Amino acid sequence: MEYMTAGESHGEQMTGIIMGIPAGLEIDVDKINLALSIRQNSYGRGKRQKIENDEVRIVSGIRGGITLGSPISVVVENKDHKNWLGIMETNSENIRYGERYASKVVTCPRPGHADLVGGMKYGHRDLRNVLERSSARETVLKVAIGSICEQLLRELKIDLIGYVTQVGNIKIKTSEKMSVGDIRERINDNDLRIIDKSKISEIHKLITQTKRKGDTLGGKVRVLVENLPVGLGNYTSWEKKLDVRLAGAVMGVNAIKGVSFGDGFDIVGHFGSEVMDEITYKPSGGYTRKTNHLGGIEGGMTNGMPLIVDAALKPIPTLRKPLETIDIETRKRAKASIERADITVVAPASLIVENVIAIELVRTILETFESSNLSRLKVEVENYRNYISRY
Ligand SMILES: Cc1cc2nc3c(=O)[nH]c(=O)nc-3n(C[C@H](O)[C@H](O)[C@H](O)COP(=O)(O)O)c2cc1C
Ligand SMILES: C=C(O[C@@H]1CC(C(=O)O)=C[C@@H](OP(=O)(O)O)[C@H]1O)C(=O)O
Repeated sequence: MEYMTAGESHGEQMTGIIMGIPAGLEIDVDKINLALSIRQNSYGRGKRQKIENDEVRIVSGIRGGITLGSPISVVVENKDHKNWLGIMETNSENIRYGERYASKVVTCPRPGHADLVGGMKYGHRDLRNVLERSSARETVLKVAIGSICEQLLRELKIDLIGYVTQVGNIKIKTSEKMSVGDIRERINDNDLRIIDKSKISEIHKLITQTKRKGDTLGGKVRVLVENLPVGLGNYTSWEKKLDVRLAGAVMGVNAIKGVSFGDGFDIVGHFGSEVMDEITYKPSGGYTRKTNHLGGIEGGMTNGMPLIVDAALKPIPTLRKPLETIDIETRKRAKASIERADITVVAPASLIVENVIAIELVRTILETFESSNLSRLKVEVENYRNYISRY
């Protein structure tokens, strides 16, 4: 299974193609649209989300709501496009300055965004040509495609959830004992996706204060996945290791600066005796572990314990109180360009990271088992689970 996305943030639409989804999967479009609305609505989002009302249109690969096994194309309209018509139709590199849309030409790169390096690499003198595609608007497609993958995972009895564990310097306690269902019950999808409601007003206050100061915030998210078959991934070749793929996919989400599994970087201060998960066996369920410090992965393969992935998100680079930069036209000191921006996106990021993990899990499952047809795939996975339980 592979996927590709295309689209500029203020262009007509975002387009995604996903290849390799088995035939016979019933797609619930309402579920995709629900995920898209969760990605949009959270405290700390900017004004763009008041313009957009993301809804997916599936334009190929399904018939009567059921997948055909052929490439699936998904489209999400950019409602904001109509407000940018002249700007998106005219490349300011041709019209140069003083003309109608010159005020929208970006020449003062924002520290932390792709502007300067993207401009240097591609030879753009209007950095809008970089920001249009480097924008996290692209994540709307990661969620649309991820949501299709989550529907496939549910058919295989695999469930997952992403939630927020830190906003700025405020940490939200996590509990290793909570199941995906427990977490889903606790988090509020239209707010911060945190499991401890007592922290909500403190975090809202922090976000509001930060906004007033013209500044931005980062944070941390966690994704928990349950009931993965043992042995997904591969130890025989580094690039086939599941943690390699997951880490790459998570790092591919805008503003993510780090990924870890299980106890993550905290593991280094411990003795091996404290953090290697001891093996036990029960005739009824087969092999299991007493603990899950390693987050469900050993040797690049799932070991049957819940998969736990943490990701760190940097603060949003565009500041209303802009940082110092250099104007690429004058090469003189200047203030970074101010675009309308989010204050923090930790909550949407928890959903986006959940979705890219769903995509990579599906990709690995479809490589592992014969996958042209969903019914056969389900039988194969079930037979494999039975074999594993008898090992
Ligand atoms: C959902 C989401 C929304 C974002 N919104 C903004 C934004 O409004 N302004 C901004 O400067 N960066 C925003 N970012 C972050 C930038 O897209 C990102 O920092 C930039 O593309 C540079 O890439 P990198 O941070 O991965 O190195 C957002 C990220 C995500 C995940
Ligand atoms: C459009 C989305 O996020 C955008 C991501 C983004 C960036 O630089 O990454 C910058 C902002 O773009 P705009 O200037 O159009 O408001 C965000 O709104 C979205 O998530 O749907």
